[in-house]
Amino acid sequence: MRPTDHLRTLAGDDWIAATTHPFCTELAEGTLPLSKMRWYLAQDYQFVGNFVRLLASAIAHAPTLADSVPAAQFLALVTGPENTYFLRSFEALDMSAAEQNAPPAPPTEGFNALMAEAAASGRYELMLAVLVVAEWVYLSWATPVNPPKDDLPFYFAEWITLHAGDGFEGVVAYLRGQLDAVWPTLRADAQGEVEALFLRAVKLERDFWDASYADHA
Ligand SMILES: Cc1ncc(CN)c(N)n1
Repeated sequence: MRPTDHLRTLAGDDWIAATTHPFCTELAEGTLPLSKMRWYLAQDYQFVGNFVRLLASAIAHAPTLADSVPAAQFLALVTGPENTYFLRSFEALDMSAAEQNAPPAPPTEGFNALMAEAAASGRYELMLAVLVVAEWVYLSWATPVNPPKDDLPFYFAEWITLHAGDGFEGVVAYLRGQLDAVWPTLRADAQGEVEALFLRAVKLERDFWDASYADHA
């Protein structure tokens, strides 16, 4: 079994909950209440800020230039089209500065701490553990609802298209390939640390959807 399949299997119910959440189903149907979407976007923009730092750290720790190029290209996507998606959505959803800059909720803080810890570890495999979860979970929920329904507003439709399709599948294949390749070189205790970070990240993805789906009216 591929090491990343082993890790996903370990995550069990948390993986299933994080990839089949009603938040995502309603987003794809266009029935998600806008109060929930506004709350999610404000929290997720904070997540993305720290994600960029983690991805940049992984680029800095990739073993070769060839190993780093797909991550560097993905970084340009996150800081380009994904960043402007957030800014356009804030505007289209009439979000005030206070709404956009809401204090971080517990899962956002949990993710920020986890990403900072992985980046500060200086260990490529720990950075990859968190990156693989973040992108593979999103590919998994977005793929079954891609292409988006015709009548969806862009702040729903583009959140799907940013996380599905050939290009994004390539990002996840690359990240998984990097983690699969480094895994057999690790001692058992280091593999255990990767497992622990992977499981923490999947639980946080689940908690992030749960917190976003709670009532924010
Ligand atoms: C919490 C979270 N996890 C993952 C992603 C996908 N980049 C995201 N935007 N937000």
